[in-house]
Amino acid sequence: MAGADSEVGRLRTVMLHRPGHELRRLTPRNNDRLLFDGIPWVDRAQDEHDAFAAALTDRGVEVLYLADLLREALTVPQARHDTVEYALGEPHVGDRLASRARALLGDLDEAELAEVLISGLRHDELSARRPMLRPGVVSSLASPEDFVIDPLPNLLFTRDSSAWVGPQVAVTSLAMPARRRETSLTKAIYQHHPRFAGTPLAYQPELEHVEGGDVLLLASGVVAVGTGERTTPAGVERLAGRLLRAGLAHTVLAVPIAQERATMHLDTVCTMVDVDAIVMYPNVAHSLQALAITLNGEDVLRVDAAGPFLDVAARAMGIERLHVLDTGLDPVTAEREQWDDGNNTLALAPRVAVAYERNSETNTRLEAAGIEVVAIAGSELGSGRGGPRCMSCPIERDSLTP
Ligand SMILES: NC(=[NH2+])NCCC[C@H](N)C(=O)O
Repeated sequence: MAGADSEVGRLRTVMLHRPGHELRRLTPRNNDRLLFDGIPWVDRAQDEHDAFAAALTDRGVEVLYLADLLREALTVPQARHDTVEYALGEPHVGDRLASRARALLGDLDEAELAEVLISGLRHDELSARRPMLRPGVVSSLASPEDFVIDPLPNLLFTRDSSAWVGPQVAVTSLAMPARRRETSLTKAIYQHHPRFAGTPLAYQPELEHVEGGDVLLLASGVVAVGTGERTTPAGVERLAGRLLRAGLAHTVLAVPIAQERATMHLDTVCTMVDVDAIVMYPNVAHSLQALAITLNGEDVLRVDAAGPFLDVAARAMGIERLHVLDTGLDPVTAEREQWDDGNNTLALAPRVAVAYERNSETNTRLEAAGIEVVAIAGSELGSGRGGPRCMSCPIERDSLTP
C-alpha cells in the first residue's frame, strides 16, 4: 500500500524525474527566472541522475519515473484535457495562439504530448509543425525562440510538487510562477494513473501556497511545515487544518525559516536521518523556532506560542530528545555545504542516507556519528539548487508504527 508516515522508514518506492530536454532550454537569459543558478551540462546531469537512481535500485528501492507515469496517465482523456488546458490557459498565450497550439497537441500521441508538457514548446517549433496562414497578435510579436509553453526544468525536484502524508498524497501549490504548472502534471498522475486509483488528495494546487520541500514527517502523526520563501503562513494554516481534520496528523509544527534562496525550503536546513535524529545546518540549529498546531475540541486550530524547534518537535513526537547530528563545522564551511545541499539527505532506512559527495565535511561527520552515507555525484544536478531529498518523492515507506 502506498504511503509514508516518516522520513526514515525503509524506502520501498520513490518517484524521480530524469532530467531531459527541458534542461536544454536553459539559457543565460532565462535561467534566473527558471530558478537555476547556471547552465547545467545536461548529458552529465543525466549520468549523475542515472547513478542516483541506480544507488536506489541497488538497495531494493522501486524507482518510478514521473515522465512514464505521466505518459500512462495521458491515455485518459480527462488527464489530457486538464494538462493541455492548464498549459494553454497561461496568461502569456492568448486565445488565438492557444487554439493553434491546441490543434497541434491534439494530434500528438501520449509520449509526444508528455514530452511537450515537460520540455515546453517554442514558437518556431509550433510553426514548423502547424504553419500559419495569417499570424495573430501574440505570434506576430514573439521571437521564434520564445515559449508558447514554458519548459519545466524544476520538475527534477519531485519532492516539491507532491508529498505523501500517511496514505494520502498532497498535490502541492507551488509559489514560484516558473514552477506552478508542475502540479497540473502530478495532479493528473495521481488522479488518473491506475496505480494511484482511489488515493485521496490531502491537498490541491488551487489552495494557498505549500511546497513539499517544506513538509517534513517527523514521526507518525507529527508533521513540520516550513514557512518562508515558498510555503506561506496561510498555506500552513490550510494544510494543518486538512491534515488534522483528516486524522493524518495530531500535531503540525509551523517552522518559520528565512525568506532567502539559500533556505527556500525547510529541507534545505534539516532532514531526518534516524527516527530521533536530524542533520541540521549548524548556523540555525539552535535558533530555529516552531509553533505547535493542534485541533481543539470544537474543531478549531489551536496554536501554541513559539518555542525552540528541537524541544517543540521532541514533545510532539513523544520522545525525550530529537538529536541534532552535530556536524561541528565552522560557520564558513557550514554555509558552503548548506548551499550545496549538505543538509538535504534522503534516508533509505534509519541511519542510511543518500547525500551529495561534494559535501565531504558534513558527510565525514555523519559517518562518524554512525550514519551510512550513500554518496552520489551532483556537480551538474546541484545547479538547480536541490539535493537527494529534493529530487525524490517517496511514495512508499515501511511504517515505523507496528
Ligand atoms: N525541496 C527543495 N529544497 N527543492 C529545491 C528546489 C530548487 C528549485 N530550483 C527551486 O528553486 O524551486
